[in-house]
Amino acid sequence: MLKIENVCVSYDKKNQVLNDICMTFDTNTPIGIIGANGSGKSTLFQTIVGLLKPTKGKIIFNEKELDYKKKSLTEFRKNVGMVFQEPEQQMFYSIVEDDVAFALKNLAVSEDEIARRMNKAFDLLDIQHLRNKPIQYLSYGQKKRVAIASVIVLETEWILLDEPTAGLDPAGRGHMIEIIKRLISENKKVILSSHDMDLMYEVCEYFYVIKQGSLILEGTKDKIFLDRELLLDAKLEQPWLVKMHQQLDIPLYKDEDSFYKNSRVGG
Ligand SMILES: Nc1ncnc2c1ncn2[C@@H]1O[C@H](COP(=O)(O)OP(=O)(O)OP(=O)(O)O)[C@@H](O)[C@H]1O
Repeated sequence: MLKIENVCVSYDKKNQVLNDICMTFDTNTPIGIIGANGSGKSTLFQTIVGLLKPTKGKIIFNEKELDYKKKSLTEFRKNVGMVFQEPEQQMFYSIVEDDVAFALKNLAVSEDEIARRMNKAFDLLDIQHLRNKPIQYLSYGQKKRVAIASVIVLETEWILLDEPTAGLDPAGRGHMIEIIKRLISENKKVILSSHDMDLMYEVCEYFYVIKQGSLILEGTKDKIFLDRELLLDAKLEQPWLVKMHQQLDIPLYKDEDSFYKNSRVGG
């Protein structure tokens, strides 16, 4: 179980960016963290993985409070991995393969095991052809996939993805959704943050809504997305499937595929 208890975070003494946040993640249900620009999502993710230390409150993993010692952080990060919003924030080497293997080498994982995990991740992300390429020549979408590969190879129980579809074209976005669904189907515990409400609606089942650093509501997909006023107050939009349901009185479909299969629009 991963738990955040009364967490407050500040980057300086004047402004508190996260205010008394409590969250408990204890199932395989994909979790969504939603909030407007600057509401604190990335700060929250960096706090959850121990990159930022809360000014108050604690992170608890499997009943144990994170103590921020190097050894505990190394152990913790074998269980909880994060993909940053900007892929370059987590790239250290110039060649794709070296970068993806970097953390595993630090953890003294055997060469055979590194090869096995990299192959699996490169297949999943469809980037086998990029493995010997210099990172600086990759497109933004390709860098995003490499960044995900470098977390997948850690085989953590939890994966946090900060804005996974930001900056991707429609094909890249579609592929990213497939990747996330595949991770979920492989029983990874996934926590996503995004402004892409259609993506969040399609992929996540339980949500936390953050407004100006405070948690204003948590609940199931229906509870959150049917509440138009709440979303407007948090400066967010309803997913298009929910808008269609509420404004045109069509059934509430859980994703685009079921909409096209079942509605008359699809024939
Ligand atoms: N390194 C930093 N130093 C000082 N302030 C920061 C730093 N990083 C973020 N902030 C501030 O903290 C607040 C929350 O930012 P954060 O990036 O966590 O929000 P976000 O919800 O992820 O935003 P976005 O959706 O735009 O990515 C913002 O006011 C931001 O300016």
